[in-house]
Amino acid sequence: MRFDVVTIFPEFFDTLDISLLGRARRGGTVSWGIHDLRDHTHDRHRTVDDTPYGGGAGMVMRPEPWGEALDGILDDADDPVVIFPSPAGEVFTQSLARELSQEKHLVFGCGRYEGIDQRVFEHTATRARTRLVSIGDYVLNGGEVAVVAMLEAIVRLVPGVVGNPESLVEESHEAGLLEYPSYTKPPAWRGLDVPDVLRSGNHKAIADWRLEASRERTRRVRPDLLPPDDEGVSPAR
Ligand SMILES: CN1CCN(Cc2ccc(Cn3ccc4ccc(-c5n[nH]c(N)c5C#N)cc43)cc2)CC1
Repeated sequence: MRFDVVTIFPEFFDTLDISLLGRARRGGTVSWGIHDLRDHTHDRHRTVDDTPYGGGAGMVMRPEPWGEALDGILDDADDPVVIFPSPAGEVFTQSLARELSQEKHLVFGCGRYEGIDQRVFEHTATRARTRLVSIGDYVLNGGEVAVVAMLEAIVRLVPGVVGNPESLVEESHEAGLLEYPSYTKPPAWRGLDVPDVLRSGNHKAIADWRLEASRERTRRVRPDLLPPDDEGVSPAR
């Protein structure tokens, strides 16, 4: 997979080389490019924003630098998906992460200020699959944090990135349930014991316990994830 990021804060992505993403790049599974939007301005002050038509607080990102920046990245040959983080976007989910992890080329456009001129989304959509995506119902100051979060969720699902693919199967949200509680040694710690079943060696009993623990945690913490006909859904206490 290749991904490109357009941002006015390219240094924000210097940490990508740490940990999983860095290993994936060194292993050749993933490559990326970080592009400074200001490199596509042509005035002395490298201006990327201007006042909003119709008035209102704040500034809006100008379309011209975005058009030029994306001209240099979008190549029909690899059929990229362009993702703009936005509070007005579709919610980013594990399912969308899985869908995007199958793509050959992702392009992320990080807005700032009060957002990007609408025509950038409209024009980009004439040349590539384009999606506005939100990582949650709270307000950030720009798209960079959202892109880092999405990249971590997406790239870990790219085949060959995570050493043991088994570890991707029983995860929160992967099977529509929250993950079961995990334990390791010691068997007793500050008066708290590991559930006996997990030390029983009885794989079926362990699997049954884990499924029920996932369902109980989901019923308690995220009943919205359960199908409507799930019996015994108790309201979160
Ligand atoms: C007239 N007013 C009407 C209200 N809007 C609302 C508004 C619009 C942008 C911003 C700041 N910002 C700029 C680019 C950008 C990208 C993503 C996100 C983002 N926030 N939360 C998420 N889950 C995000 C994600 N993913 C925020 C961003 C703040 C507030 C402003 C204009």
